Amino acid sequence: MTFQEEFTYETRPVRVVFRPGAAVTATPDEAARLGLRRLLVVCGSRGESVARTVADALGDRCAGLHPEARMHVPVEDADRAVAAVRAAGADGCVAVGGGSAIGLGKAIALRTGLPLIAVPSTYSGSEMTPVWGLTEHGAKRTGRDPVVQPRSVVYDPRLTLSLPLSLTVTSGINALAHAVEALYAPDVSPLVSVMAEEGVRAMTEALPRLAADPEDLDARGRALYAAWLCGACLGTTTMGLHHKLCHVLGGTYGLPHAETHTVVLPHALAHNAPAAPQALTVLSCALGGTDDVPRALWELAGRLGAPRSLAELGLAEADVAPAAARAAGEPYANPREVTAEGVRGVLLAAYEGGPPEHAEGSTPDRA
Ligand SMILES: NC(=O)C1=CN([C@@H]2O[C@H](COP(=O)(O)OP(=O)(O)OC[C@H]3O[C@@H](n4cnc5c(N)ncnc54)[C@H](O)[C@@H]3O)[C@@H](O)[C@H]2O)C=CC1
Ligand SMILES: O=C(O)/C=C\C(=O)CC(=O)O
Repeated sequence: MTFQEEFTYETRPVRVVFRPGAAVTATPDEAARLGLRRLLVVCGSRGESVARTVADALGDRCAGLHPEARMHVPVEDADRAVAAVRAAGADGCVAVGGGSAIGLGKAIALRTGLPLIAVPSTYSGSEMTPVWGLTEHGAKRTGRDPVVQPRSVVYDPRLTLSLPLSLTVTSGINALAHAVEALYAPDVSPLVSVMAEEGVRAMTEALPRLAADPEDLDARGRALYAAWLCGACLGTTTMGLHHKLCHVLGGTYGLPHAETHTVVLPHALAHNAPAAPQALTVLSCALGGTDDVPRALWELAGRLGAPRSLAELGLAEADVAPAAARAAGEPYANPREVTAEGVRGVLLAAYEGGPPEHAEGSTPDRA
C-alpha cells in the first residue's frame, strides 16, 4: 500500500513468552503476574495429558481441569465450561491446546469477563486474536471482543513436537490464510503487510523442513513464530470470503477446520486475486518470486501430502450449491464483489481439488 492511503492500526496489550519448555516453566509465572489465584485449565480430550502437566505446574493456583474442548465451540460446550468455571470459583483460565481449546477459553472469557492465558499447541493463531466463534443450530457465528484476547501467550515449541505431520501442514496453512486475507482486507496497514509477508515466508520455510523431520525443534519454533505473526494479522483485520466460506463448511457441514482452510485457500485467493494486486505482490515476494501465488500454495499443499479437495474431506457434491448460497448470503468485506455465482465457482473448484484457475489480471503487480 502507499502512504497516500489512509489506515488505522489497533493493537492490544499481550505478553508473549517464547521458549522450549515454557508451557510448564512459564505458565505459573504468567498467572502470578496477572494476579490470578485460581485458574481453570481447559483443553481437548486428546490434549489432556499435556494440559495436566501444566495444571500440575500451577500447583495451588489450579482450580481444576476441564478437558471438553471441541472444534467450532458448540454453544452447549460453552455453557458447560462457564458452569465449570463458576463451580470452581476460578478467577481466570488457561487454555492448553489448539484453536479449539483456545476457542473454549475465549467463550468463557466472553461470558464471564475472566482473563485468559493461552498455551497453543497448533498453528491456528487464535491466541493472537480478539475473535471468538460459537456454533449453534448448525450455524457458526463469529465476533470480536477485546475481552477474549488472551492476556498472556506462552509459546512452547516442544508442545508442538507431538503434532502429527498432517495437522502440522494443514494448521500451518490455516495460519497462511490469515496473512493472505489480511493483505487484502479493508483495514490492512503497512505493519500488517510486514507481519503477513514475514509470517508467510517463515511458515512456508518451516513446513517443508517439518515434513522432512517433524522433530526439528528449530523448525517447530519457526512455525510457531509464523503462526504468531499470521494470527496477529487476523487479529487486527477483517476476514473476507475465504474465512467466511470455511466457517460455513465447518459450522454447518462439520468439516475439519485446518484441512478445510488448506483446500479452499488457493481457490479463494485465485478468485480474489484480480482485485488484490498489492496483496499478490507481497505474497509473491514471500514465496520467492512466483508469478502464480494461488498455484504455488496449491502445489505446496500437494507436495506436503495435504488434502486438496473438499470431496476428500467428506463434503457431498449436493452440498456445494447450498453452502455457496449460505456463504454468499451474508454481507462482509471482500476485495471482489461477493456473488452467488462467484462463490459457487470457488466452492466447486475446491470440491474438485484441481489446480486453481489463473484468472486474467491476477499476476503480481511488479510496478
Ligand atoms: N478465533 C480465532 O481467531 C481462531 C479460531 N480458530 C478455531 O480453532 C479451531 C481449530 O483449531 P485447530 O488448532 O485447527 O484444531 P484443534 O484445536 O481442534 O486440534 C485438532 C486436533 O489436534 C489435537 N492436537 C492439538 N495440538 C496437538 C499436539 N501438539 N499434538 C498432538 N495433537 C494435538 C487436538 O487434540 C485435536 O484432536 C476451530 O474451531 C477454529 O474455528 C482457528 C483459528 C483462529
Ligand atoms: O471460529 C472462530 O473462533 C473464529 C475465527 C476462526 O476460526 C478463524 C479461522 O477461520 O481460522
